[in-house]
Amino acid sequence: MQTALRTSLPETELPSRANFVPHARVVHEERTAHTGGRPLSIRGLRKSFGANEVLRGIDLHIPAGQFVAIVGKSGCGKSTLLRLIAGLDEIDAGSISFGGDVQPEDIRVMFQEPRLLPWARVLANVEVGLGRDRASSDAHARAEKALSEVGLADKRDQWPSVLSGGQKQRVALGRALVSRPRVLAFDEPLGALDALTRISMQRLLERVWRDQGFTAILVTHDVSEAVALADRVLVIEGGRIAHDVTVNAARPRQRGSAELASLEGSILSHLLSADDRT
Ligand SMILES: Nc1ncnc2c1ncn2[C@@H]1O[C@H](COP(=O)(O)OP(=O)(O)OP(=O)(O)O)[C@@H](O)[C@H]1O
Repeated sequence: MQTALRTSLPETELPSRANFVPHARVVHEERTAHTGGRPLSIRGLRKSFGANEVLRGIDLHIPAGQFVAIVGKSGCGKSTLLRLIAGLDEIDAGSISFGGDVQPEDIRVMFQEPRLLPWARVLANVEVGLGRDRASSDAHARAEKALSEVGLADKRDQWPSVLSGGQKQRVALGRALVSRPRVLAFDEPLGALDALTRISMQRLLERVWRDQGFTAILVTHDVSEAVALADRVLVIEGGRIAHDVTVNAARPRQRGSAELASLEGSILSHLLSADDRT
């Protein structure tokens, strides 16, 4: 059921987790002040698909506003974890709790494909991210602001078909940002972009995250991207968090610095040694 809903709904129009996954064990803690990101606590999270036990007990606390990257070999369960956090799939056991009520606009997901509506102009595509607030009198102004934040104010009246791949992803980012989410989950958002566009998008992601303070969770295959962007890199192996690596490098990050290269090397060696064991 979730798969069908995922493809039929624009990803930014996510219903609240509690409504979307009726049986998910979501803990609603006391509502906190509406500032910046939300903290996230995961306890004993398990998820299987038939006999395939993908997540076997994830325990994790992410403080509000932290930027976390999730890496691991293909099929280890990175996207599954992200989908559970976003309420797009049902938990088998354990709990995921946010620091307050989870409103539909609080959690957004950005995927590798921009998933723009081809029949709607750029500004209208961004307005989709406002969900039920699309009808509000300031919807245009909010969408225009989000478009400016991603550097595409001049494309507001264009059709998606005339945009480059990088520009489409910027529109998708604007659509994700327009509701001022507290948690923004990225599933390989830059995976289809060329190397230069990818670096410029990484800088944009870092800038909007620093400006807005949301909690960021990035699934990526690219370990250099993980250490360039994240405060913390989690390595998933055997259905659990096998390594939890803090990245203390100053921001904005100097890509290619010895510090990041050394961290990248050590995370890659974890991943490769995991590969040797399988
Ligand atoms: N809806 C589903 N039904 C059945 N199996 C699934 C489903 N979604 C994921 N899986 C399986 O769960 C495992 C983890 O998949 P997931 O997509 O989370 O891995 P991943 O680490 O994100 O992989 P990749 O890096 O290749 O994108 C895989 O074995 C996959 O086949």
